[in-house]
Amino acid sequence: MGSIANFTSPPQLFTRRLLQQKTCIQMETRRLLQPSKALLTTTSDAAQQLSTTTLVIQEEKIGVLLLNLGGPETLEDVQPFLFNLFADPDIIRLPKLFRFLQRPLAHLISILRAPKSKEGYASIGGGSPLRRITDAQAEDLGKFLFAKNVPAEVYVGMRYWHPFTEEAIHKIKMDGITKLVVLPLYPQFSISTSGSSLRLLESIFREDEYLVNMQHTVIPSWYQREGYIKAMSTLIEKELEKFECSEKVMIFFSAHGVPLAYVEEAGDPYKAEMEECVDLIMEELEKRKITNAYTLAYQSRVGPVEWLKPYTDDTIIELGQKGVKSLLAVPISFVSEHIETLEEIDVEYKELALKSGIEKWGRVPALGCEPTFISDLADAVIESLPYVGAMAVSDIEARQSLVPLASVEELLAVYDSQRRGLPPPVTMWEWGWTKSAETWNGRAAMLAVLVLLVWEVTTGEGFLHQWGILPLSLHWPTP
Ligand SMILES: C=CC1=C(C)c2cc3[nH]c(cc4nc(cc5[nH]c(cc1n2)c(C)c5CCC(=O)O)C(CCC(=O)O)=C4C)c(C)c3C=C
Ligand SMILES: [Fe+2]
Ligand SMILES: [Fe+2]
Repeated sequence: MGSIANFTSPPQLFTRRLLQQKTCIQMETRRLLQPSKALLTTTSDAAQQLSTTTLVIQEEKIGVLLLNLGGPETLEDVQPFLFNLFADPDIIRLPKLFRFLQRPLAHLISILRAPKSKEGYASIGGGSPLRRITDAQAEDLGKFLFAKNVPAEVYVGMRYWHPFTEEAIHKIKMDGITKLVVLPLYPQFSISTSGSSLRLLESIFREDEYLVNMQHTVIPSWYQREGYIKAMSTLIEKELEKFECSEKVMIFFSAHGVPLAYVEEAGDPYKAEMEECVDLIMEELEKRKITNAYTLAYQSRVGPVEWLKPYTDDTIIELGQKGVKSLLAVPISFVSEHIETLEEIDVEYKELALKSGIEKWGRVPALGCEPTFISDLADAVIESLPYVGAMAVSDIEARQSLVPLASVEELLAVYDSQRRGLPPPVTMWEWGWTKSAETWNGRAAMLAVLVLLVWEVTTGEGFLHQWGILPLSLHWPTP
């Protein structure tokens, strides 16, 4: 059952959680009793009211919140989607003093990057299939849970596009969910994906009286689950059978990359989890007498900062040079088809492979609604239910200690603490939402954007290069 253990707190935290849970139940009882008291007229009425209330307290409504990235549904959505992505401090982290620049910078970068992204989305039919696939996964998960005698409502909360996490939370409140299992749809944990979604969720929870007292638990990653490993192995086995000499095929795991600093400075477990995941799949294949050569590389890097290596494109070229003739690409970091499987792998990497001397190319589909996979997700949810507990109770504690998500905060805090600060652009201005403060903040933001632009053009380093907006050839000789 694995990953729940990632969030198992030290004993004192665990005890505190239990205490919180107890106090939470007491509070909830008080809250539910209050309106009833007003209605009490006679003793018999009172008894009846009390027993009805008791029934209400015991009634439990389970919800599952699937967290995912989200994607633009039309080409018009691309720029605002990119804005949401770049406005996320877990994607672009500015030093504290420059945080006010996050949105103007995201605006600028999204406008400059949109044409390139639009081309990609246009080539896969004019939008991302993510919403459709995630909705279908949610529906199937609900059916499996029902079949396993755990009726639950399943919600989808996207980080950067509709249905936004906030929309899902609104529904969860409207439906009166009492127990929530939070399940990011990323098998492996990364600060930039599950971490970002959980951080957002934590901030929503912290602000809301209903949610702060709602029992919940998080399944931070689940790549090590037997069901997932078996489902992936079966997909690989099926695709291998399509090759003439299947034992000669190189199994090529291609994971989405993250900047190296996430792993080396921030302690992102993504790389370690990815490597373990690949090992587990290969062990399972070995049990099925499949002992092909395999390799893992990282795709989709943006700009010249160092990302996790080896890079997918470099590795394809190397394999071609080494005489590999058949290659089976396995997208490993995401469970839906998306722009990077449909465009980057199926078109760009395939073309590169064929140019590099590889003659036979295949690609394993994403898991999508594969029944053994969804059934295993349902098992993961059921197994997590005993861990569902109240987050916190008293106002002070509630807002300071959100136990199940706290280790995400800790993880991210390391990254925050290692970021270099920059000198402030101006020494004095007023903070706040007065008219004059807004004017000065706006001017300061513009000035700082200008400073950053000048910095970029003169040094060749910075966000516009990092995100591939300024051409690399201006400052970096192309190989
Ligand atoms: C595990 C998966 C993913 C990781 C890790 C990840 C990190 C990451 N991504 C960007 C920048 C972009 N990502 C974009 C799209 C996108 N990213 C993922 C998954 C991971 N990202 C998916 C599934 C998608 C596609 C969604 C879809 O619409 O189909 C984009 C937009 C597309 C483009 O312009 O290329 C950007 C930009 C960074 C910077 C990052 C790590 C810091
Ligand atoms: Fe991404
Ligand atoms: Fe990407």
